[in-house]
Amino acid sequence: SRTMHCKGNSCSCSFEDYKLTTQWLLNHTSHRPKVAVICGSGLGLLADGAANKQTFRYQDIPNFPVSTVAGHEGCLVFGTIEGTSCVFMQGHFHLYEGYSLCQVTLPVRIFKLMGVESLLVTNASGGICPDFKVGDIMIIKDHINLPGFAGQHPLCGPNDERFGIRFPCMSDAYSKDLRRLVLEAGLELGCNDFIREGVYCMVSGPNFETIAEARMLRILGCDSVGMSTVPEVTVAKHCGLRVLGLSLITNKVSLDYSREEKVNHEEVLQISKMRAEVLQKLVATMISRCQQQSINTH
Ligand SMILES: O=P(O)(O)O[C@@H]1C[C@H](O)[C@@H](CO)O1
Ligand code: HPA
Repeated sequence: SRTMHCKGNSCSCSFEDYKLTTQWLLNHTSHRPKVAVICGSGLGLLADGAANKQTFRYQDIPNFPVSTVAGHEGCLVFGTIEGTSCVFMQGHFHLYEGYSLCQVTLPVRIFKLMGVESLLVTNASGGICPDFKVGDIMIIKDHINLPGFAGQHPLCGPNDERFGIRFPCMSDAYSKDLRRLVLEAGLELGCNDFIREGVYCMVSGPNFETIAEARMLRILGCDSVGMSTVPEVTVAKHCGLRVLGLSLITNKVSLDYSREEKVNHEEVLQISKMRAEVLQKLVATMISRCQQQSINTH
């Protein structure tokens, strides 16, 4: 049943909606994930290395939206990586698909209710920082919630204290410890020369930026721009999950009217494919380490 009620920009999926979906999943799988991984455009194969996989199609899960974008398989995959129980979203949801932000972020709250402690988000984005190269992996250090400034915010509407407080702090949305662990893992895996850190900005899309918009984002302090992630991270932080964000730079955003290259989604998917294997290794390493760290600190 699709029982969510969204009026204007006020999201109000009821607690019962979240509980119903959570209970359905708990009844259909014996996995009890501690880490959730959201796979961005073209990155669904991050789930491939998991053992004892169990896959559900989004369309079969009550209340779940379905994926409508190429490069997003629309499957929820449970499995284990080096003994850590995980859940992977192969494909996530976007404002530009016509979903409300409570639909976009619904899986995060379900993961929380299932017992997940850490969220690892990946996405594809365009590089704005002139030093970035196509194929770089940017650790998200911070974000700019541009739709949020205009009231398109997943926490608009009545606050449900069972998830978190009315006015959450966002100054430490991306775990410092997890960011440090990625840098260490990158060194060990020999991929630190294309790991960067930076500020991700969300726009609603679906068009790629105009040159004037890209220049504005640069002035605002954005290092990369994409069309996802910020709502999920905001909701994750609100309900107390630890968050790590990795953004694959799939193209360079034009800041110059004389530049002839034109970005397109096929190129985004092609670069994701090219880097999927190394990202998979990095994500697998991070899954076991972030769980290890969580055990050590609690
Ligand atoms: O990983 P996401 O879904 O954020 O990927 C970006 C944004 C659009 O969905 C798409 C544009 O090519 O890639
Ligand atoms: N802009 C916005 N979103 C994106 C881009 C981009 O250049 N590349 C991948 N996702």
